[in-house]
Amino acid sequence: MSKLPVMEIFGPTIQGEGMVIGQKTMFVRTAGCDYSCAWCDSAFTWDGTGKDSITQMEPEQIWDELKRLGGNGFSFVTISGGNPALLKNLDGLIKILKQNDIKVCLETQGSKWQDWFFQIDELTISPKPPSSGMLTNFEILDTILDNLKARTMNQNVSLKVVVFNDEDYLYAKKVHKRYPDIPIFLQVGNEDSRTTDDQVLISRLLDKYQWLIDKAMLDDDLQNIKVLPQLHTYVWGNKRGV
Ligand SMILES: C[S@@+](CC[C@H](N)C(=O)[O-])C[C@H]1O[C@@H](n2cnc3c(N)ncnc32)[C@H](O)[C@@H]1O
Ligand SMILES: Nc1nc2[nH]cc(C(=O)O)c2c(=O)[nH]1
Ligand code: SF4
Ligand SMILES: [Mg+2]
Repeated sequence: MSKLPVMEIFGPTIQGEGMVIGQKTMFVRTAGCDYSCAWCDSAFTWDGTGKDSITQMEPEQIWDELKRLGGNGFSFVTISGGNPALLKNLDGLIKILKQNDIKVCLETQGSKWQDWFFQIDELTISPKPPSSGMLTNFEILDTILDNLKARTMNQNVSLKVVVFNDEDYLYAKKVHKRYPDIPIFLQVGNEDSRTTDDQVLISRLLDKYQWLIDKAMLDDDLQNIKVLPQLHTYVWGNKRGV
C-alpha cells in the first residue's frame, strides 16, 4: 500500500508557469503543505477548505485517471500541490509515468529534499519571498541545489520567485546571487487569487507584469533573467482545474 493524498487531477492544459510555460500537460495536485503562504492560490490544498476533495490513491489509480482524462493526447505530467516533496512515496507514481514515456515536471518550494527529485525531468524550485510570510531556510535550499549538482544532463532545474513588491524583488535578486548558475524566473504575483471578475483581474495582472518587466530590464544585476506572467490566469482567471 503506497497511497498518495490527491487533491485534484486535471488536464490536458498548458503549463502556465516557469521554464516549460506553454507545454501541454496533465496535472496531479497533491494535498498538504508545510508552508502557509499569505497569498497561496492553492490554499485549498492545506487550509482545510478542500478536505472533502482529498482522495487517497494508489499510483495505478492516478495513472488510470490521467488516461481517462487525457487519453493518448499527452506525454507530460506536472505534479504540484501543496508540497509534493512532503511525500516520500511519490516515486511509485513517477515510476509508472516513466514506464509510459511520460516526462515529469515537479513544482515545489525547496523546503524538503526527496531522493526521487533525481527522476524529475523538469524540476522547479520556488523559494518564497517576504510577502508570503514564510522564512526561507537557506541551509536546506543550499543542500537541495547542491545535491542536484549530481544530476544527469537530461534533468532541468530552475528557480522561480513570485514577486509582489520591491522587497520580494530584492529577495529574488538575493536568490539569484546565491545560485548564479541556476536559471531563474521572476513570476508576477496574483494579489487577488479569489476574484471572479476576470476583466479587473487581467488588467491588474498586466499592469503588474509591466511593472516587473520595467524593473528587471533596467537592472544591471539581473543580466540573465526571465520574467513571466502566470499565463493560465490571463486565459482562465482564477478558475480551478485549468
Ligand atoms: C501553488 S504552488 C504549489 C507548489 C509548491 N508548494 C510551491 O509553492 O512551489 C505552485 C506555484 O504557484 C505559485 N503561486 C502560488 N500562489 C500564487 C499567487 N497568488 N501568485 C503567483 N504565483 C503564485 C507558487 O509560488 C508556486 O511557484
Ligand atoms: N495551467 C496551470 N499551470 C500551472 N503551473 C503551475 C501550477 C500550479 O498550481 O502549480 C499551475 C496550474 O494550476 N495551472
Ligand atoms: S508553498 Fe506553495 S502550496 Fe504551500 S502555501 Fe506556499 S504557494 Fe501554497
Ligand atoms: Mg496554480
